[in-house]
Amino acid sequence: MSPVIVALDVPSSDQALALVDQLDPALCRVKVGKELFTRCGPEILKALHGRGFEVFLDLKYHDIPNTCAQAVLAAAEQGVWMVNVHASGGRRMMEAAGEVLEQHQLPTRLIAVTVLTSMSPDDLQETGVTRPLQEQVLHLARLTRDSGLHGVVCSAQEASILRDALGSDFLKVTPGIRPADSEVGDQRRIMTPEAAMAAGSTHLVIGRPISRAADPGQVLRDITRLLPR
Ligand SMILES: O=c1ccn([C@@H]2O[C@H](COP(=O)(O)O)[C@@H](O)[C@H]2O)c(=O)[nH]1
Repeated sequence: MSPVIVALDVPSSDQALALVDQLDPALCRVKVGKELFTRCGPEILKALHGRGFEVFLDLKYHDIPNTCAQAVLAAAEQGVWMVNVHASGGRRMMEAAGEVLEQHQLPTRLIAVTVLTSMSPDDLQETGVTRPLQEQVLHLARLTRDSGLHGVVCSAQEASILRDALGSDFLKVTPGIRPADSEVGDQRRIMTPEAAMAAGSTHLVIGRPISRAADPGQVLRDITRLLPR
């Protein structure tokens, strides 16, 4: 299966479906985030599943353990391939989320966000975290692994450190992917798709470079050609 996950950051079901109808489900999975899910709800998941796409529901839950676990359960019951929480919610929150999936024997992958790829070292310091950014990512990734989750969201710039510390099987889902010459926008820790794979990313989240392209299907095919088979 392709490592590419296309972020469907658009404001309507019609726009999301028009976009995915230009994408080949053999070449990517898709990601539904806060904007699309808040506007369209679970119906969009059904429509994407119906078109043959595996879906990463990127709602980044962060709450008390019971609330977080029940939200993860609700997501998994919709048949999504992957769902996520924030690692900064802590061990008990992550364990509760993992346990509820196990109890219900649901195969959904559960991962945790470490430090958002839009954050620079200065942004992180401003939140009161004084550790260097890469150490904070590694710290939260270890906590995530020790809480029994399948992997993390991190930037590709930390992927090799996490691969060395936690192994290749631990998922490293990396947004902030920017093909050469594409706009950086609000991202701060970026890498090209081919460099990210070489660094140890297991999955590449790519939004605007594909969704805002004149021909999203062609951009996806071009990126795929650069990746190892
Ligand atoms: O640390 C994170 C966590 C999630 N995201 C999400 O990934 C995509 C990236 O989209 P681009 O348009 O390629 O920047 C977007 O949906 C974010 O919500 C992230 O960027 N960083």
